[in-house]
Amino acid sequence: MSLLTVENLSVSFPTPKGRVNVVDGVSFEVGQERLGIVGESGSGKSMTGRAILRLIRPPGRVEGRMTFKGQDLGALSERQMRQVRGARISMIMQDPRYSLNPVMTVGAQIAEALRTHERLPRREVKARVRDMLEAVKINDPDRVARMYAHELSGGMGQRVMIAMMLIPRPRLLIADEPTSALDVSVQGDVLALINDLVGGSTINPDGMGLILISHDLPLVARYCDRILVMNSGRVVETCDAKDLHKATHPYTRGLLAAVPKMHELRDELPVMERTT
Ligand SMILES: Nc1ncnc2c1ncn2[C@@H]1O[C@H](COP(=O)(O)OP(=O)(O)OP(=O)(O)O)[C@@H](O)[C@H]1O
Repeated sequence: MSLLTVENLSVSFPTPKGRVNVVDGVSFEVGQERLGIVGESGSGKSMTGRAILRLIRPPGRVEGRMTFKGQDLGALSERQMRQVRGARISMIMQDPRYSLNPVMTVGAQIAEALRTHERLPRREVKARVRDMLEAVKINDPDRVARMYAHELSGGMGQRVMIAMMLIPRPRLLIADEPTSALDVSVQGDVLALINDLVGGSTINPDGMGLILISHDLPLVARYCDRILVMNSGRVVETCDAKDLHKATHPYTRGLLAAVPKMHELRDELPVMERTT
C-alpha cells in the first residue's frame, strides 16, 4: 500500500530571467519499501525531499499534490504539518552534528525526546536511553550518553540522530545524502543500519518506508528496491533496482557508464581507520 503519493510536484524560484522550475512535474509513490532518488548535483533531489515536508520557504514556490496515507499534506495547517514532521515522516540530513543541541549531552537529548512522546517514569529513562543507543549499534552506550555533540565522530553522530528520529516511530524516513559527510569507512555501516531499521527492529517493530536521496548510483542500487532518476528537475527513469542494467534513458546510461570509473577511483583511495 502506498504511504506517500506525489503528483505533479514543481518547485520554482525567481531568477533574473523569471521563475525557474528546479523540480518540474515530478510524480511518484512510495510504500513500505526503499525508494532511491538519484541524480547529479542540482538535479532537484533535495528540493523534492524538502517540498514533501513543506520546508521550502518563499520566494520558493511549490505546486502539485502530496498525500500521506490519504491525507492531503497541502491542506494541513503549519501546526499539523509540524506534527507530521515530528512523528510520521522523519528526515535525516548530511551532517548530524549540526542537528544536535551542542550544550546538552546525548543522553539528555534522547531522554527529552522520549519524554515528549510518551509518559516515562523517571527511573526508566536511563534504561530506555541505553536501549535506543544499543538499537543503533553504539558501543558503550552509557559512556556515549554522557558525551556532547562535538565529542562524537560523524558516524556516531548519525547513529544518535537516527535513534532520536526513531523515537516517534515514523512511518517514512527521508534520508538526504545521510552518509556523504562521513568517512568512507563508516558509510556502509550507517547505511546497513538504516536498511535494518527500515525492515523493523525492537525499537520500531513495524518498520517504515525509506526515500534515500543520493548522487551515488551504485549506493542507491545496493540499498533500494526501486530507483527514480532525476535530471534537471524531472524524473527521467523509474525502475526496480534489479533492472537498472536495462535502463534505457541516455542520462541513466551515462550515469551507469560512469560507475566503473567511480570504483577505480575508490580503489585508489587509502583505507581510512574506523572511527566508530
Ligand atoms: N533558494 C534558491 N533560489 C534559487 N535556486 C535554488 C534555491 N535553492 C536551490 N536552488 C536550485 O535548485 C536546484 C536544485 O537543487 P537541489 O538542492 O534540489 O539539488 P540536488 O539534486 O539535491 O543537488 P545536491 O546533491 O548538490 O544537493 C539547484 O540548481 C539549485 O541551485
